[in-house]
Amino acid sequence: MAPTVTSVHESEPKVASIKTLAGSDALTSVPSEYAYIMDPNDKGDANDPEHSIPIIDFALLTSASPDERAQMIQKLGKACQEWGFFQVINHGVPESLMKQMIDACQRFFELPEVEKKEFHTKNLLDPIKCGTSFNVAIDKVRLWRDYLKVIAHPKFNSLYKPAGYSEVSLEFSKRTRAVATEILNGISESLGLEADYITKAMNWDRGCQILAANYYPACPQPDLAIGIPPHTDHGLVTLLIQNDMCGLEVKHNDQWVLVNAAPGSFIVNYKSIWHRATVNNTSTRISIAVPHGPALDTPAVPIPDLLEKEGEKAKYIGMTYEKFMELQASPAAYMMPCLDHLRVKDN
Ligand SMILES: O=C(O)CCC(=O)C(=O)O
Ligand SMILES: [Fe+2]
Repeated sequence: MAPTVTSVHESEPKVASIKTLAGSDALTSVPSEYAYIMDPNDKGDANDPEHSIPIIDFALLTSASPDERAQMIQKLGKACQEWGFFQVINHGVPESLMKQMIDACQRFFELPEVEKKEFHTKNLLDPIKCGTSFNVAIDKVRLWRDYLKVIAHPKFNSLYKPAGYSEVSLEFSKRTRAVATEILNGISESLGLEADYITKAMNWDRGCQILAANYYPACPQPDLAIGIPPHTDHGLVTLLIQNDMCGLEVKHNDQWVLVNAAPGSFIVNYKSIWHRATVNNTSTRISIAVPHGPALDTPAVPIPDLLEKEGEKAKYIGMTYEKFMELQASPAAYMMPCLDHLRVKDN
């Protein structure tokens, strides 16, 4: 999930939401404080088959047939190593539930600004927060994006408005977490570990799950603005859904690739992979990123058994998930992969 920089460097936005700004009839160009120049040659071709993220079939990953399961685990391991991003199909979460979740978030974003104000909090781990996100800490660019973040696990938090959000988000968060659990089990096995190795080590039963919705209204000059600039997520695994608009781009082999996922699939981000959200001039894009992390007090460290097996020294220091999230949200980590801060210097 993209960081929401919350520090003394942040100044009050001039508008309550990008939705309000984008909805103004007078807006025909991107205001200078939102200007983010993207190199038009630095864009991936969504139709290039070489550049589509791998597909993981969840039904095979959880198949009763050991052969089918083994094959999909191998494919999952390869997808994690080569891409760090993949799409998951046949996961059993009803497409209607995903759509209801997106609709509920859309209805939240469309509430009158005064009704959203009570959720304009500043602290990183506040259970519910919304706002319009920008970072003036480094390059003074404001983002073409409003957000809503709700912590759904270990304690389920919810909104009392709009009507229906609470029920839908409870069901969606449970079902999504169940898929995330199986993906982590598969990743553990792909590394030659017991299926529950990662979840046990990360205290998954107390693990942190955040429902992070992003709202990107149509932008008059999409090449001159950015929804979310390049960043890496902080969780163990992030599952993302979107409405019928694309916009997520992933850096692969030094090239940006536009993710063109099958309708109803989850887009999954496992490793600390550079990605960004672009905007369009056609219609509002909504995405819901659901990062699943360890329990907040649990240090994430390089897996000792794997280091021993490979005869390697640890390349990263350990850090609790809470500290890692704080680091990721600090100006120091802006526009750089957060894991770089944890790299052991002499390795
Ligand atoms: O909207 C998207 O596709 C990307 C969202 C994202 O990267 C995030 O919330 O961390
Ligand atoms: Fe992200």
